[in-house]
Amino acid sequence: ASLNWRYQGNNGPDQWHKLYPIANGNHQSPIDIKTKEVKKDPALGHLKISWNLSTCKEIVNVGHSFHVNFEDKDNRSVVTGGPLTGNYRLHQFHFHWGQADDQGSEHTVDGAKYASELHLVHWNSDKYSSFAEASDKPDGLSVIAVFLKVGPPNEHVQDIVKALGSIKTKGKKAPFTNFDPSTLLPGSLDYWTYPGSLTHPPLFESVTWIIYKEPITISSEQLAQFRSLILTNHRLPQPLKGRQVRT
Ligand SMILES: Cc1cc(C)cc(S(N)(=O)=O)c1
Ligand SMILES: [Zn+2]
Repeated sequence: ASLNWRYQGNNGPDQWHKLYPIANGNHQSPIDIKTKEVKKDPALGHLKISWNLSTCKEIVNVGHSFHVNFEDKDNRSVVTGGPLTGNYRLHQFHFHWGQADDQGSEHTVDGAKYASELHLVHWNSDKYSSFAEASDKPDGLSVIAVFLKVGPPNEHVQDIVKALGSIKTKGKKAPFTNFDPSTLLPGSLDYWTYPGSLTHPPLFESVTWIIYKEPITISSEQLAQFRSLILTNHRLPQPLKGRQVRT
């Protein structure tokens, strides 16, 4: 599909509102997380993640990024608990990065940018029958985000980097099976959560964001491999508009 939006140049993020007016909405993502304004919510429990590596299916070059897609026809890979009501089924994961190592994450923490950000996208399979149906509902989606800081090479990211060689052009896809996304989670499971949106068009305000506080690492060379597909694909933080970030 020829995209009518870009991350750079004429149809860049500042122009997205012309075709997608929700870009100027009240629940847009990403945001800057101001840690002093975060509210402790004792009612928030731990996230319960049960991803089954048998559901990992393929890796696809979608032009502005690459996606690792999961089979989501049953509840083999789900997350529940924390801020969520019911089961959310794992649909795909992808990363965001920048043109240099000093930027690239979408969310920021007290103004600090990480080099990259992993998004594990889930949809509410208790209430809806597909990702597409759930994608524009206020309780439709949940995205688990993990920050990546520059450091030693990440052996699990390396499995993904190796697969990029077979999807060099937009629209190409390759089998990518038996990858366990829980290998991309940090040691500490402390998280922030807030109501937000998809971070590129159609920008639906349908996402319960769950952002782990502790980053994992990625090396400069691995980031350079991401950039060999697309130079940059991160949106800058959007106004909080009175929303509360909880932990
Ligand atoms: C448009 C869009 C689709 C999907 C599945 C995920 C996102 S994000 N970057 O908010 O996780 C955006
Ligand atoms: Zn994303």
